[in-house]
Amino acid sequence: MDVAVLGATGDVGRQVCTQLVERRVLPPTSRLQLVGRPQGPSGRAVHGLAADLTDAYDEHAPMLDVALDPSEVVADVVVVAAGRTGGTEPGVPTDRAQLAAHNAQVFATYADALAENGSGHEVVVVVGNPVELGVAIMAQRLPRRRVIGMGAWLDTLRFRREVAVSIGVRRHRVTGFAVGQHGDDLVPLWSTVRVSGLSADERAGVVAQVRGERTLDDYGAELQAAKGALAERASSDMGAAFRLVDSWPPDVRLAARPWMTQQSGAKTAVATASATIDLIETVLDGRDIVVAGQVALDGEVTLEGAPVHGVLGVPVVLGPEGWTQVLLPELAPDEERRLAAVAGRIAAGVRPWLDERVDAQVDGRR
Ligand SMILES: NC(=O)c1ccc[n+]([C@@H]2O[C@H](COP(=O)([O-])OP(=O)(O)OC[C@H]3O[C@@H](n4cnc5c(N)ncnc54)[C@H](O)[C@@H]3O)[C@@H](O)[C@H]2O)c1
Repeated sequence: MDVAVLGATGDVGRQVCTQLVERRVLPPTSRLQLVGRPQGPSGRAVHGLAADLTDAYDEHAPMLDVALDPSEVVADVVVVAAGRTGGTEPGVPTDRAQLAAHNAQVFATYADALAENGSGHEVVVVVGNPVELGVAIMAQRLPRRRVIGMGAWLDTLRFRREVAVSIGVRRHRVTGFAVGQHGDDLVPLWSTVRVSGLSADERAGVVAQVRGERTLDDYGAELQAAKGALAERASSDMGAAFRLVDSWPPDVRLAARPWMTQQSGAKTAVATASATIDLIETVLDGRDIVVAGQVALDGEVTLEGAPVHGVLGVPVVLGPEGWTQVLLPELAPDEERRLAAVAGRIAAGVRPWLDERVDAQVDGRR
C-alpha cells in the first residue's frame, strides 16, 4: 500500500512523513510519495526531505518518491497537508475567510487532479484547514465515502485524554467522541463517554463530578471567555496561561489547550500527525474500526428532525474502502441542539467556496 503526502515539507506534512517511517507503518516494499510544488521552496526542500529520511531510517524506510505536479500524485492513501495555516499571534484571531479563500484553491487543484488521474480507489485524509472545507471540496469531486477529515479524530483523542486526566485514569480506558466542526465549534459528546472498569452508575457519577452542572448550551460562550482570559494571561506569562487551562473542566481544556499551543508559536503538528497516522493505519490495516472524522453526509444523520446533507464531524466506521457507516447514537438534547446548529454553520461557511459547475459536471458523469 502506498501513501502520498501533499505539503510534505510543511510542519504537519514533515511530521506525517517522519512518523510514517519511524513508526514503520509502511513496509520497505511500499512507496511514500512526498509531494511539493514546483513554484515554491517546497519544490527544492522535498528532495532534501527524502534524503534526510533515508539518512535516518534507511534500514526500514519505504521507497521514497518525489512528485511536484498534482497530476503525478498516485497512492492508496492521500494525505492533504498542503495549505496555509491560521494566525498564531497571541490575541490575533485567525481569519478563517482568508484561510478558506487560499486553501480552497489548493484543495480544488489536488481534487481535480485526483479525479482526473487517480485510481478512483484512493482514500483521502484531509488535514489542511478549514478541514470541513477540504472535505467538502474533495467530496464534490471524488467518491464522498473515500474522503475523511482528521479534525474530529484529533478532538476525540484530546477529549478522551482530558476526561481521563480529570478522573485519574489512563487515556486508553476512556472512550467517547468529540464531533462537529474542528475548532471552536466542536461538540464534546458527554453522553458517549465510557470508562472501562466502571459500571454505568459509577461512570455517571464521575462524569457528573468532572462536568458539573454545565450543558453545551453555554459551551460556545465558555470557550470565548476562556480564550479572552488566556490571551490576557499569556501576554505577561505563557506558563501561567497553560496553568490556567489546567484549572478548567475537561471539555473546556479540550479546546483551550490546543488554542494556547497555537498561540505559543509551537503549533500542534506532532499531535496532528499522530492522529493522522491512526487514520492511515486504520485504512491500511484492512479492518473496519470506529473513529471520528469530518465526512460529507447525504442524509445519514438526522438532527432535530432534519437530515444533514453536508460536511459534519461524526463517529464513523473506517476501513480500506473509506467510511462505510455513521455510528451516531441517540444524543442528549443539548448535544443535538449544538450539533444541529454547528451543521448549519459549517454549511454556511463552506457554501461560498463550492463550485456549482463541478456538481453539474460530476452529475453529468454519474
Ligand atoms: N501545524 C499544525 O499544528 C496544524 C494542525 C492541524 C491542521 N493544520 C493545517 O494543515 C495545513 C498545513 O499546516 P502546516 O503547519 O504544515 O503549514 P506550513 O506552512 O508549515 O506548510 C504548508 C505546506 O503547504 C504547502 N502549500 C502552501 N500553499 C500551497 C499551494 N498553493 N499549493 C500547494 N502546496 C501549498 C507548502 O509548500 C507547505 O509544504 C494548514 O492548512 C493548517 O491549518 C496544521
